[in-house]
Amino acid sequence: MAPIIEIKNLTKTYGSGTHALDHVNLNIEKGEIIALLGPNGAGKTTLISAICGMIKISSGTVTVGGFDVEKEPRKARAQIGLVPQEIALDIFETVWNSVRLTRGLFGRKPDDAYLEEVLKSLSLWDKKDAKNMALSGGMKRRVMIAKALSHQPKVLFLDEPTAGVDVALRRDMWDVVRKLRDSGVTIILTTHYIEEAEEMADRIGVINGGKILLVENTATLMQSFGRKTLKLSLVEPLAELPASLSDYDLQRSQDGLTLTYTYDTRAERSGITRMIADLAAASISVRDLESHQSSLEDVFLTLVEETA
Ligand SMILES: Nc1ncnc2c1ncn2[C@@H]1O[C@H](COP(=O)(O)OP(=O)(O)OP(=O)(O)O)[C@@H](O)[C@H]1O
Repeated sequence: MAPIIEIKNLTKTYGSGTHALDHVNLNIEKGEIIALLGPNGAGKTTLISAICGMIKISSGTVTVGGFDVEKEPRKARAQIGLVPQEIALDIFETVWNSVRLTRGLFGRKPDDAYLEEVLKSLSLWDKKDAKNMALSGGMKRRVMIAKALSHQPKVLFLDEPTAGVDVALRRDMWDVVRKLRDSGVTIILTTHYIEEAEEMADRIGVINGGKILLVENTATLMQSFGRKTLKLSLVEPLAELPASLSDYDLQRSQDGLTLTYTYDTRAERSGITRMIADLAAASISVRDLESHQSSLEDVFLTLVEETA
């Protein structure tokens, strides 16, 4: 199946001379949740703006649902629902009128049955006659999503969906997003929260300095980087590793006082018990142990530092 969004060699240079996007290539598949992760100023908002046809592209192409965002902007935009970072609602309007009006703005015929379905899926149905101003912050965010879905888009952009939201509400929002994905909507979210990307996304794209540094299946990413290290501080410096320990992934520090053992957290056995027994058998005494789990955060920081 053709990707729902195809981005080829996308470059955006602002009038100020800032290269906000630098030859970005990315395909987004129908029905996935992809998280774009990057530090401030990485280019995430610019990328979303380019896909939504809100800024002029410097070079390259973007298609959404097969429509080129520059050649057929209205058709391309009609495929997209955008939930911006800031809550922007008419506080005197009711929830129901808000979603109906937004649907109308996209030139779609009224379809109350569809809008009812959207409000129900967001647990907003019992609030449909409430004025926006009477809603909690979490509910207001849901109304923003309902509005973005009102014209039946195929793709939903969530720009920092849980910024400044407490942990309980964040989890709530994750459930809502998963439900939407299950209903067939493709979801692209930007986030600063690594945990959010790890928890929610089928794929993670890391962006920095206007470049996509990596796009990887979340599970694969965690697997390839989900390694643990165990640091063993030795009582006596070790001149060299005895042959009896050569089967282990052990690194000796230059001063010979530390051994670092690396193992896969997903393996059935870590091999630690046997390794420690073999150390003892080789008369190597351990003073202290310290373990460290490499996380997506490490991956992210390494990638971002390398390109800084
Ligand atoms: N309208 C603009 N005019 C000039 N430069 C801009 C404009 N918008 C963004 N930039 C610059 O482009 C670069 C990318 O910004 P962008 O807003 O896309 O990053 P971001 O990843 O969304 O950051 P944040 O996480 O802070 O929202 C930054 O250097 C920013 O200063």
